Amino acid sequence: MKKQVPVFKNNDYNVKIQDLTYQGMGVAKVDDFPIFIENTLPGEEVKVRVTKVQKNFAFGRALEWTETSPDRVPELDKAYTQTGIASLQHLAYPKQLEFKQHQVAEDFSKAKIDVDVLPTIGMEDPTHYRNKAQVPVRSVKGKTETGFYRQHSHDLVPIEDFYIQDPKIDEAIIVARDLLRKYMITPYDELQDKGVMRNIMVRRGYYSHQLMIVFVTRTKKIPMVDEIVKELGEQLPELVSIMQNVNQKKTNVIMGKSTKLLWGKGYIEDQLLGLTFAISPRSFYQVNPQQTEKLYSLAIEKAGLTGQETVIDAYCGIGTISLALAQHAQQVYGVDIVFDAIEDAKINAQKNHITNANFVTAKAEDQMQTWEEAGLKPDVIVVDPPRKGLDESLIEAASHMAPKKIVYVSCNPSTLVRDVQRFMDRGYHISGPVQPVDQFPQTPHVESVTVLEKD
Ligand SMILES: C[S@@+](CC[C@H](N)C(=O)[O-])C[C@H]1O[C@@H](n2cnc3c(N)ncnc32)[C@H](O)[C@@H]1O
Repeated sequence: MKKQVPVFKNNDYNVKIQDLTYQGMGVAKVDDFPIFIENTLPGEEVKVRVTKVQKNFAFGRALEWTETSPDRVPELDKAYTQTGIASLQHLAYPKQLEFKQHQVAEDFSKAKIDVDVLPTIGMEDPTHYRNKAQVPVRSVKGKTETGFYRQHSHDLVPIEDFYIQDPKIDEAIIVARDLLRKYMITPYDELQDKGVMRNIMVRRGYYSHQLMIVFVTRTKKIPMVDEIVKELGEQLPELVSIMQNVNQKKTNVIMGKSTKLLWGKGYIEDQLLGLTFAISPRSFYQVNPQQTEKLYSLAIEKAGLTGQETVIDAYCGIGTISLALAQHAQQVYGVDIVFDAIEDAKINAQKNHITNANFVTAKAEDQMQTWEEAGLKPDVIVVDPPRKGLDESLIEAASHMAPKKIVYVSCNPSTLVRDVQRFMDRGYHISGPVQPVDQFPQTPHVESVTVLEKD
């Protein structure tokens, strides 16, 4: 018999928030039927309007609070929640850190893996930390605007102060937006697939202060490009690189395949743990440099190197962890799927006079098998995969190589737990506590370091 859903769209209900989802939404129940509600916290009592009903759950909007949580702090700007750029802005920072610790602990406990999860290492000032922004450029009420999409939509919410980004990046976006307005460069229209400017990407070195702007365009030509480039340089003295990336596809992927230099050099440089890194537009680079130094120091410490070891750094990006490890190991092998990132990694090795690091462009899962077949015997494997975690074939090959230690840097506790379980099935156990590090304050994202050792 079809189950009757107990709530209806556009109806209001008085509910008590019971929990917080991994996405940071409050959960209330009506007759055991969950409603997910933004900007609400456990213990709060709210009147909620149901905005969307699905088979097994609904979404709602809090209209009024009859009881608020002592963990609540004032909301700074609704746009931060609407767009999801800082969807935990209403939760006091120490509680955000607890939420993240709890998140990791709960995922392990659901999988019945007994492990200690330490308190999350947080930031002293958990704002304005991001060293990179990618903002869509759209027409809103006939005006060229930059900002961010309302969650689950492609409606642009104009934003000038992004709260979690380096303020110099916010400033660069406004300067660029105003020049697009001045020279009447048409913003991209997604529905009609028309217009010139799709996105602006800005990166700024935390230590170096070097600034890069990348215009992502639908067209190969940007009208008035020389004037725009000249005025950008005049208004932003930290600029070292202006690039154009052309993306002619109807896609949510931001960057296209072709990138050309408009002015300056094709990369910025920045430092991490005393090493210098070149970072080009399409390469991954950790967005929170202050926390990254803590994260990497921890990963290096946990790797327990003496200078004699062979180490694999899978998903190495531009070689940041690899080169930091190379200073304490005999030989490091890094692999990443992005060609430009590996080119950066090779340049970065040279820049830092590191000769014991070798980098390959490949899928980590393929390369791990290639290394295994070639008889490579790493003492330590470091993995730092994207959110989807490790491919089972990588776990298989890595386990066959039988390293003493695997250091798992994870940005998604649920795939971490799945992968840890797979390593445990192949003769590994968790060694020591799991350490969450807050790379993304004001958002529900959780980063952590786990060490596995051979039984
Ligand atoms: C979370 S980042 C970590 C990068 C680097 N360890 C760092 O801290 O800067 C994940 C990296 O995995 C790479 N990547 C994604 N899928 C991959 C795959 N199948 N094989 C190898 N690398 C992959 C991305 O290009 C990205 O550089």
